[in-house]
Amino acid sequence: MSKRADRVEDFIAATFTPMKENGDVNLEAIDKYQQFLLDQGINYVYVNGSTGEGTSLTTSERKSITEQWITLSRKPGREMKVFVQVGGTNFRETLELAEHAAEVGADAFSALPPLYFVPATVDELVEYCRQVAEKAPSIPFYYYHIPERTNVRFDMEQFLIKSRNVISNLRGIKFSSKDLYEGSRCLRTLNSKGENYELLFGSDEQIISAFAIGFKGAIGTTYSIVPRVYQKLKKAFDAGHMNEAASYQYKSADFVKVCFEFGSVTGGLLPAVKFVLSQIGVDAGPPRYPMKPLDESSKQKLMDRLNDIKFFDWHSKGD
Ligand SMILES: CC(=O)N[C@H](C=O)[C@@H](O)[C@H](O)[C@H](O)CO
Ligand SMILES: CC(=O)C(=O)O
Repeated sequence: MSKRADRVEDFIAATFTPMKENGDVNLEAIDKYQQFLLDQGINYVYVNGSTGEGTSLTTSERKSITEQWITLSRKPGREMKVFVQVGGTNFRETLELAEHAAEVGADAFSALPPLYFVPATVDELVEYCRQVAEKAPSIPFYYYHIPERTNVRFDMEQFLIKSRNVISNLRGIKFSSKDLYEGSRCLRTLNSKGENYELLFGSDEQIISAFAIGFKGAIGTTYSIVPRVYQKLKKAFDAGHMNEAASYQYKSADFVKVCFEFGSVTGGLLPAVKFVLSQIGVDAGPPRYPMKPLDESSKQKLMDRLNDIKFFDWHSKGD
């Protein structure tokens, strides 16, 4: 697989949506957040995904958030690529969001599968993605595969093969499954031009293993919090220093594990990670219901657990 200029060989931060105590979206806080990410070497964001609580937001909120990220990321000195997640339960709104993403200048877009009336076959999923993708034919489209959350579990190699002559702007998949064998088959699948599809890995705590089989880029929650850890992991990996690379993966795994200890079934680690972001410089506020914010005693316990893993020593520099 040769290197191509239009491919992402980088960490894409899945962004949180800052909220006010009353639950409203805090658009103003995105300014500081974008700068926080830039300062840590982030060049790409993935907006309104799982981390951004995209499926808990109204269509108009999603549009405002997208516009805010794009406006900030077009300012000189603050450039970033902005990928927008447009999927949800309402197909009409998904189409509207896809069109909107292209209109306001998103660099790429992505969609979850239908979330309630789920597709029964991989062909139905391909057809759904075709209709979404063609709303913004000028920008690349990535299917968002996250079977643990959506329960839509088709084999992604089959999805790519069946999409090959059907979805012309399908760039690849945001691959948030832990099945690296399936991922490796996808990586070797070619599109109608004979090029490899692009797979963006979504299990941050396993990224070293994904790199080992040929993934180049990744999208995830924790790239929004501790990107330096992953940049150092990648550097060590590229230099062939596997033990050193693994030591960074273990930091990431410790962090993910601690956050899951304070998560709920509803939001996984997200309520905890949103709290952590507020502790390290960006006011992210509470998550939106049905996720619940941590109570005061959980916040204290989480801080203790973060101290156990020395998180505050390494989070900003990576070590
Ligand atoms: C469910 C979820 O939000 N998955 C994310 C990406 O897709 C990941 O970035 C995870 O949050 C992360 O790998 C921790 O498990
Ligand atoms: C976690 C992730 O990649 C998302 O926010 O969708």
